[in-house]
Amino acid sequence: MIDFKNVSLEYPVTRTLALDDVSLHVGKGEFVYLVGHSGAGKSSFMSLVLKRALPSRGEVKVAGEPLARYRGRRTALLRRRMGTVFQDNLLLPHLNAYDNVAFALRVTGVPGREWPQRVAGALRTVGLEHKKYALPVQLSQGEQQRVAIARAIVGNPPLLLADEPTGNLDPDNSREVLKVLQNVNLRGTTVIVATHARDLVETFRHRTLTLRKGKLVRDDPYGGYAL
Ligand SMILES: Nc1ncnc2c1ncn2[C@@H]1O[C@H](COP(=O)(O)OP(=O)(O)OP(=O)(O)O)[C@@H](O)[C@H]1O
Repeated sequence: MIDFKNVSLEYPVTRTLALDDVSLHVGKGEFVYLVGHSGAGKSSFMSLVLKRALPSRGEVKVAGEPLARYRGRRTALLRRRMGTVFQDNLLLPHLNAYDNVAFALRVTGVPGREWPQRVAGALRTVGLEHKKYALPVQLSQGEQQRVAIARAIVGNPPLLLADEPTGNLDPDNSREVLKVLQNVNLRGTTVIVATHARDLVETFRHRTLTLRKGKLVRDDPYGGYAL
């Protein structure tokens, strides 16, 4: 699903080497954590996969195709095919849970007649079908994050990128969100989670990639948090 071959990313203005000669492969259907201290390069990794940043050296492939070959409209389509969840989930405050999720279908041109079934399915996956009429302000932080996950998966993306998805959550909500991400993975979506949450990485074990100052220093198939 994702291949990095000798990838480096240097931000031009500050000349910061955010990723330094990283090579890795993430297969279809994997669940992978990306850990590392602040500034280690986790978000830069996500930016490269989304083609929001271009490698200074090396090659990034997604689904077997070099991202360098994607141009213009195809890049936009590629991004739409990936689900993303971030620390600040940015739900639209005036829309209820159902409409926030449906919004993702609207912007990708899915016909309206398909929305009810697909939105219901996504809300069911995150355990929030009963809250579909609730506005974000009427939901807990954890529930809001689960709606954001529903919005990210309603288009059935083959890949879900989650950057600090539990960053704003207490331990109970964090575990709920992690379980939801695992369920999404069990349905076939490849999931990458960048996180500082040591307890989650150690409780829910999955392959763990560790970055240190832009270098991939550890690739542990059995997981564990060792910075
Ligand atoms: N747009 C940018 N321009 C210049 N430098 C940047 C930019 N974005 C990130 N950096 C730098 O690149 C390095 C890697 O940053 P990155 O955000 O990828 O780390 P991170 O592991 O996600 O950190 P955190 O856990 O704090 O989110 C850091 O030194 C950071 O200051």
